[in-house]
Formats: sequence, C-alpha cells, structure tokens
Amino acid sequence: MGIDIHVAGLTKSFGPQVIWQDVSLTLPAGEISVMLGPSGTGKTVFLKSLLGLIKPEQGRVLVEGTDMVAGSDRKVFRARRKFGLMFQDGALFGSMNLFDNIAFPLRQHTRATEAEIRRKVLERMAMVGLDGEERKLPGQISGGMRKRAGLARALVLDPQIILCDEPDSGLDPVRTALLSQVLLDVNAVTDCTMLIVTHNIEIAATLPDNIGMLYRRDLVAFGPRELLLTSDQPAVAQFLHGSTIGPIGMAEEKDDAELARNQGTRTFDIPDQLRPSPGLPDRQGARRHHARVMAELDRLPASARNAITAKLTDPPSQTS
Ligand SMILES: Nc1ncnc2c1ncn2[C@@H]1O[C@H](COP(=O)(O)OP(=O)(O)OP(=O)(O)O)[C@@H](O)[C@H]1O
Repeated sequence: MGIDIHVAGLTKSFGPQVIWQDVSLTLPAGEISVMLGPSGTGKTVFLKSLLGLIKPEQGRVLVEGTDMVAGSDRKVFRARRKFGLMFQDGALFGSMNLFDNIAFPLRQHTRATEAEIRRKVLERMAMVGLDGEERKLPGQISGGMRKRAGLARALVLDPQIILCDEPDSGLDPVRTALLSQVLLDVNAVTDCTMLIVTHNIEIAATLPDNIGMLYRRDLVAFGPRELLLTSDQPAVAQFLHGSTIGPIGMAEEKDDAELARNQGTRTFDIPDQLRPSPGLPDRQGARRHHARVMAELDRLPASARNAITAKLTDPPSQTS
C-alpha cells in the first residue's frame, strides 16, 4: 500500500528568485494527485524536493518519519527507495532492449536471481501493456511505449509512491488518454500513492482524486479534484479554460481583482473520473478518498460540495 507524504511550510529560492513559499499539503496514501501550474512555477523543483534531491530553505517533507529536507543523507537515501520515478522521456538506455532497461534497477539494487528478475519484469511489462515487446530497443518503439516502459521500470522495485513528471509530454490526445488509463490501472493494482505533474487539463479532469496548482510562488489550491475544477480563482479558471484572458502571462503587477472582474464567470464541466479497466480490482485509494472527502464536505465551498455530491453519492466501484 502507498504511504502519505506530508509537506509543511516548504519554501525554495534560487538566489534572489523565490520559486514557491510556505507550501503545505498532504498527498494521501494510495490516492492519485495532480499538480498543475503554468510553465516555470516550480513543479519539477517541487518533485525533486519531495525526493530530497533539492533542499528547500524552510519546511519539511515527511515520508514515514524521515524528513527529506533536513534528514541525514543515509535516511533520505533509504526513504528515496520508497519512490518510483517516471521521467518525461522514459529516460531509457538507448543501447539496451526494454527487458534489460526495466530489469536494470533490480540488477543494480537487489540480489534477485535471473528467474525472479524475469518474472518481475514480464509482470510489470504486462501491467503497462508492453507484453511481447521485451526485445525492442527504445529507438524502435513509439513515444507512448517509451513512457510506458519508463513506468514499468519505475514499478519494478515495488515503490509505495510514484512521481510522474509530465507523462503526457509529446503524446497525442489518444495516447495521453491511454496513458491515463494505464496510470489509473497501476494504482488500482498496487495502491501506491501517485503525484503527477502536468499541464494537461484532460488528465487533471479525469485521472486524479486530488488536484493542486502552483502559481506565482504559492500553492493556490490543493484538495479534491472538484475543489479546483469548480474554482473561480482567476488564475485557476484561466488555466482550466486555456484562456488568454486572465492573470497568467500578464505582468506581475496587474491587479488580480480587476482581472477577475474583466474575466466573468465560466463553468467547467467535470467529467466522470476514470475507473479501473475490466477485471482489475476497485481502487482502495478511491474508497479512502471518498470516505475522507465525505467527512470533510462541510468545510468545502458550495460549488465543490455540489459537484462532489452529484458525482460521489456512493463509494466508487467498477460495477456501479
Ligand atoms: N538548479 C537550479 N538552479 C537555479 N534555478 C533553477 C534550478 N532548477 C530550477 N530552477 C528555476 O526554477 C524555476 C522553476 O523551474 P521548474 O522546472 O520547476 O518549473 P516547472 O513548473 O516544472 O516548469 P515546466 O512546466 O515548464 O516544466 C525556473 O525558473 C528554473 O529556471
């Protein structure tokens, strides 16, 4: 099962440039979360901070008791093993076939026998829809397949948390939709905690349980997907609609209130969340999410509350 990640008061600067400040959130165990944000708002820096690869000046990232910011190198290194990473381009070795690429972490970090490695690699390849492709080189397959191979490699050490940095980059809408389904299916089977950084509204609207958005050095929102998808904050609404009208892309000194007045109110139709493919188990993370959100419903704005009650009256189930 996945584990919680608790982020509290995180602030990161590079020299005089503040990337984000006082970021606090919890990535709940086994749930899928998406982090949105315009280019350059520090989404990748945030992922690297969760891993302890970048050290914020203030705040904590707690992973089962280890602080990835201030913990000792030994503890951070050990905690990092709980993570699986899916990079934008799959980050595969071009000279190795897919089997050897995916087997690589097992050969590097475990004493598994070749028979065990073979079983695990083939199982993970099947999980991401790459059965029978073991002998292909990364250069012989499509971008979507490379990403799935990168996901299989991220899964091979049984991580409890999976971080994906822009998994949709370079993919057409159909392959992006297929990849979303694969990510959800992986979550259904493994119950791992997932954080996906993306600009893609289709992914954000259909895949996660929770969505956050980084904008102008702040985490402007983080919560159930309905919270962000019904938000009337100018930057969030502009981002969701891909509009040129709004604060994003404008001079920093523009007044948010004035921009909001000019923008008017537009609603975003919230599609149904994806469900696991037939034959796979129900998502445990979705069940926990449902219970948690229903318990916290009164604290959400009316727009989010209405969207949740309209869609989530029963615990999610494949057959309902
Ligand atoms: N090691 C570093 N040293 C100095 N500045 C950095 C470093 N890493 C990132 N930055 C700066 O931090 C800012 C945020 O970068 P980051 O790549 O996290 O943005 P992002 O939101 O992921 O962008 P995109 O959506 O375009 O990928 C950028 O201005 C970048 O130049």
